[in-house]
Amino acid sequence: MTKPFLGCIADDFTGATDLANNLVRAGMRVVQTIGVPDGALTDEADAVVVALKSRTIPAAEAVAQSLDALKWLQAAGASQIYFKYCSTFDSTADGNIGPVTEALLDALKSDFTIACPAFPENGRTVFKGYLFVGDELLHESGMRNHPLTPMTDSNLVRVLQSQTTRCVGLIDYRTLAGGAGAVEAKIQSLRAEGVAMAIVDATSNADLIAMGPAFKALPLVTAGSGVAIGLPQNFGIHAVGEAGRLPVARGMRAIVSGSCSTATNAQVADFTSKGGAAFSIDPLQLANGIDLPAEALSWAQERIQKGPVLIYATAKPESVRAVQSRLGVARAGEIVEHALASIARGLVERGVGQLVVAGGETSGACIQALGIQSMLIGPQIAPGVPWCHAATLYSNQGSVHVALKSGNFGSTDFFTEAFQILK
Ligand SMILES: Nc1ncnc2c1ncn2[C@@H]1O[C@H](COP(=O)(O)OP(=O)(O)OP(=O)(O)O)[C@@H](O)[C@H]1O
Ligand SMILES: O=C(O)[C@@H](O)C(=O)CO
Repeated sequence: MTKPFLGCIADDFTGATDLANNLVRAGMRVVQTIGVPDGALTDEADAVVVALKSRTIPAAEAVAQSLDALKWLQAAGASQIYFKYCSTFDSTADGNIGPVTEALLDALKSDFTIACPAFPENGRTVFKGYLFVGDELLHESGMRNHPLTPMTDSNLVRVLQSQTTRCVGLIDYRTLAGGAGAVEAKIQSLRAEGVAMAIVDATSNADLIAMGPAFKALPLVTAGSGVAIGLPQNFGIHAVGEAGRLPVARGMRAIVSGSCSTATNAQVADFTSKGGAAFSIDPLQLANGIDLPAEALSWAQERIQKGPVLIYATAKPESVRAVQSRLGVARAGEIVEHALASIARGLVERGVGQLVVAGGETSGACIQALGIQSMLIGPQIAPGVPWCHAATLYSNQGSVHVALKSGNFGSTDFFTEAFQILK
């Protein structure tokens, strides 16, 4: 490993590839691992992203897993730690952003960090501490209906404060206008006031690049993937704009979707309205013991030679609520994730070599079911979503191309556009 390097801990798998994608585009060589690796890495890298599935697990477990990742990254020589969470600040009343941040600060013996989910290329901007998703405030966006982490407050100072005993402050757009020097001075004055975490405003890539130098001395940075574009300059690295090439893609094409976001609902509707072959998974049938994965795989077998097939549990908020009221939130999520993961594995076993997965939790389950341990980052399909290449024992080719799409990312025709990029 090249030292020093940026050590990243991502709280879900789509978020990890999103971060890796931004770092690669900003010029870094990045290795993404699935979970904490067993041993040392041999690849040369400027950043390592450890992908966890810790966003919605109990806070104590998220803390423990994040501390494990930290220990591994420190042992490997990371000089700065980046805790990556969602650009929509996805969290529950118990965390996990606050508790994990607190634990990482303690372990790093640091008294201050920033928190900034801004990702302007995907419409996530922060102004006076309020998070906007496109033109809407977070709590007015589709995120208010998220199956696991409904976001009902757009004021991030308030949201983060409710998850931590430390004092939360704000570095707003007026400070930012003064450049990195002004941000550094503000960090010093907030520290002196006893503030341990500060939400940072950002509405453009220019803001993110300008503020980067102000974070150089922080042992811990916490953010969405946007802040990543301003950090490589601190390591003497400058943007190349191009990711490395992946091996030629082979095999059949499929999409597995468990995201119920507004964007994914539109992508599913677009794919089916254009005649794409699609199979819907009903969580209540799964709960009744019906073997929908077997049905879906046998359905796919007949169609997949002709083009990409879509297998989805994606549903509208009313339908998700109805399912959750029958099964409970956690059980509904689990049985759907379990079914989609076994479908993803079954598809790869049957010759799928190009797989799109929609949804962070869903991606985590599918990647784990495929036994994938690390991924190479390739070309970007849409902001925050690259194609990746990974070894898996479940493919007779030994590897698979995967694209892990965050719930709200990608244009309406993402499910067809994605495969064009690999041609
Ligand atoms: N029809 C459904 N009813 C209830 N729960 C569902 C249904 N379909 C999917 N789910 C569950 O909803 C959750 C969706 O979360 P997931 O992280 O996969 O998507 P997302 O939140 O849109 O994506 P991201 O985290 O990348 O923004 C999963 O736990 C999934 O199993
Ligand atoms: O930051 C985002 O929005 C994504 O990378 C993500 O984390 C969605 O799960």
